[in-house]
Amino acid sequence: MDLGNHPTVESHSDGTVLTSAPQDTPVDRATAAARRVLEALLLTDRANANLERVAEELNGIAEHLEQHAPEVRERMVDMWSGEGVTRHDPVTGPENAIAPPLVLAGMADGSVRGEVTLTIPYQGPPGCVHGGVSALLLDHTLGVANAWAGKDGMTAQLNVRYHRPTPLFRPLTVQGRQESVDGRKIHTIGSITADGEVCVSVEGLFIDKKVPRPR
Ligand SMILES: CCCCCCCCCCCCCC(=O)SCCNC(=O)CCNC(=O)[C@H](O)C(C)(C)COP(=O)(O)OP(=O)(O)OC[C@H]1O[C@@H](n2cnc3c(N)ncnc32)[C@H](O)[C@@H]1OP(=O)(O)O
Repeated sequence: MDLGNHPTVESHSDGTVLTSAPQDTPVDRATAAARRVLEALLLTDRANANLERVAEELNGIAEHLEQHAPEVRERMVDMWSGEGVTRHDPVTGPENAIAPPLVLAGMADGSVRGEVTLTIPYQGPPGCVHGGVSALLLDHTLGVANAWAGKDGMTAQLNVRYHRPTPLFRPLTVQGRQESVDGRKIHTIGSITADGEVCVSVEGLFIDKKVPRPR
């Protein structure tokens, strides 16, 4: 991935926020509303919520948005404009309704960390976070940890160990840290903890390779 210029542990101070802050803009407000709809659809009373009308109204909104969509290529250039963090990714992106979104900060010790509480859309086992969602959050967090450390790449391997079920509705701490660099190979580790107990830990192998941003 081509991350361009971005903050690193060398250049920035402890606690630097590395993800895009939600803004008081129409797109962020619309995305937050869509996120709310995702959750409300899962929670609503199937029998009494007039879902026929809901489907009609949501399709109307989708049609309106599609009518105003430029060519995908053009949007891609726009979404990858600038450098460093993006606003569209599925983990931290304020403009992506499937992102929780996770906010990550870089620490002076080289790690990155954030807190997030996941709810019903991320459920796997009853009341617990889906294992694939945990892997998604950690893959991205390790990517950000590599960027913060100053050497990043693409995920070649992600070894995920699920120690105990990861609870929904409780604050989770997600962290990552680059362990070592050996030529193009980058070794990075991370974890998700709840109430101080490790639920998931990962070891990632990243290879220094850039996919250029569309321009
Ligand atoms: C501060 C914040 C800023 C902004 C932050 C935004 C962060 C965003 C974070 C987003 C995060 C999201 C992240 C994502 O979602 S990344 C998306 C998911 N990952 C991919 O799609 C990667 C797909 N695979 C590839 O593109 C290539 O296979 C890669 C790039 C991995 C290597 O292909 P390449 O042709 O370049 O490499 P090479 O063949 O010359 O090999 C080089 C060396 O590597 C060794 N090797 C290779 N593969 C493996 C393997 N699987 N296991 C073990 N070893 C492997 C190989 O043996 C050799 O070693 P040696 O023989 O030299 O000893």
